[in-house]
Amino acid sequence: MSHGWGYGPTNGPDKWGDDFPVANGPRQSPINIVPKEAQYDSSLKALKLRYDPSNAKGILNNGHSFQVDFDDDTDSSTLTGGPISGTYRLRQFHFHWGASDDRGSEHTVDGIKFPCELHLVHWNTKYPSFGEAASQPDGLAVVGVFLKIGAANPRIQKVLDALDAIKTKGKQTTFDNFDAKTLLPPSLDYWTYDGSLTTPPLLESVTWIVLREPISVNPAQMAMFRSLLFTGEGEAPCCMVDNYRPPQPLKGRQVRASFK
Ligand SMILES: NS(=O)(=O)c1ccc(C(=O)NCc2cccc(O)c2)cc1
Ligand SMILES: [Zn+2]
Repeated sequence: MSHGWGYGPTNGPDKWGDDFPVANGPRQSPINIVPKEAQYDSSLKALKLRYDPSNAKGILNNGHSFQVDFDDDTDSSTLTGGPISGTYRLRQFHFHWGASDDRGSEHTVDGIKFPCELHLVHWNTKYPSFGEAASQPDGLAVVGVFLKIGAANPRIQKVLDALDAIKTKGKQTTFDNFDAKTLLPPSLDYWTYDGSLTTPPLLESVTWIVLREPISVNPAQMAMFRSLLFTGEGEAPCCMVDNYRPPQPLKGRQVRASFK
């Protein structure tokens, strides 16, 4: 692919393998989760998420999604417990969504697509940096949360209100004092499996932790996601929608459940 990867007909998920052969590797993400085939594992610990709102730094349109970045120079916003050992630091969270409410999530459940999926990205502090960790099999842990259409979600509104300032690729603005924990549903029941980044470079370094319980957004809030552009200022505008990779082959992997 001479041009950069994306989600269009000429640079989308089906073409990523041209530049990133790991796209056809043994532990690619996302996957379709089949709850009846997930094995309950009583040895799985409860997730422990300790986030410091003051670590929120900024919000960026990176041309594929938008992300809220956190200061990850210290252990003040961490993920521990769950299926992982050690301490993983929160680096950023971002979303994937569809052009309409019938699609948008990356993971699916019994083949069901949700309109949107939140990813909270953490890296293992046994490695010196995110970049280093991203190339290790136990380097990253991403918590995935499904969004469904329902009541308006007041917790996400502060994030959505910032999107006007980052409409085009490369735009960023400050974003401070935000507690990412407020985005989580009441239950932290989860499925977990070994996978990868769902965008290039598709590195197979992610322990996926997908929460069973979705959070809600209303249609007006979903429309705000769809107001962003993949394209930069001055370019022919292309709406940032359908920025999701479809489910990938399980290739014999086991999906474990933290709940019965
Ligand atoms: N959708 S995802 O959560 O799997 C995801 C999370 C993070 C990233 C990411 O950070 N990409 C940039 C990157 C990747 C590896 C090494 C780097 O230095 C930067 C990509 C996808
Ligand atoms: Zn993601």
